[in-house]
Amino acid sequence: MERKDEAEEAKSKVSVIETWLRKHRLLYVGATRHPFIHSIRDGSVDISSFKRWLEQDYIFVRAFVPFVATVLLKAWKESFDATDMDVILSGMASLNDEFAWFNKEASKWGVSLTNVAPQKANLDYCRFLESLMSSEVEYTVAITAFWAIETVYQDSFAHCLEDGSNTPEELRDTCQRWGNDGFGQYCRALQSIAEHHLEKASDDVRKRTEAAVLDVLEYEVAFWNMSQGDT
Ligand SMILES: Cc1ncc(CNC=O)c(N)n1
Repeated sequence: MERKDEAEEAKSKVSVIETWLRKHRLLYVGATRHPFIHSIRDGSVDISSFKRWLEQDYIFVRAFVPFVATVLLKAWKESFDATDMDVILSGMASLNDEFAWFNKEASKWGVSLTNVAPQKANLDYCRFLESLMSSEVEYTVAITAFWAIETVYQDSFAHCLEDGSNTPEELRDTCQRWGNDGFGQYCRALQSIAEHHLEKASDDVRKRTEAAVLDVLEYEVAFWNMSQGDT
């Protein structure tokens, strides 16, 4: 029956992002199950590593905000669906209270966030973000990279909150920041926006989007490596 075949076909159809997550599983696991994340999850994390991560991530988030602003601009220009802008704006809103969170967390650890020198892996990642801000970079590439950046943190820190984890009490707030269900829902909303645009994208845009996602995963691994101390 025609309808049944179509239904079968639709069910078996794997999304573009799902295909990439399977194809690049090793790299994805490397980014979301990094030894630094495992050390938080099993409670063996070296606090000086955590403090280094906190200082560096504050620098990253300051560069991330203008990147998200350009994704919003591209959404306004290239997307006809108002939900795109709503989801991106909600992401910007959470970034707004993220700075307050960093300042509170920094004072809790006696860490100063002013005049911290960005380390190489951080500079490289921020330069990559800047490259995505160019008007030459299509919305599909930018929104999918945005999804990947958020999802790595959501997946990593949610892992530290799962049953069986031994995350120290004083680090749970950090894990909750990105590991909470609300952030998970937000990442899924970003993924469905990215999927929607990837379905309609040309092969060329898809290829460049896949390359950008791989870049994000590699920069995230380098960022965790830097946090752990092997810059
Ligand atoms: C290195 C890195 N990647 C992703 C995130 C999560 N996005 C915004 O907070 C982050 N804070 N830092």
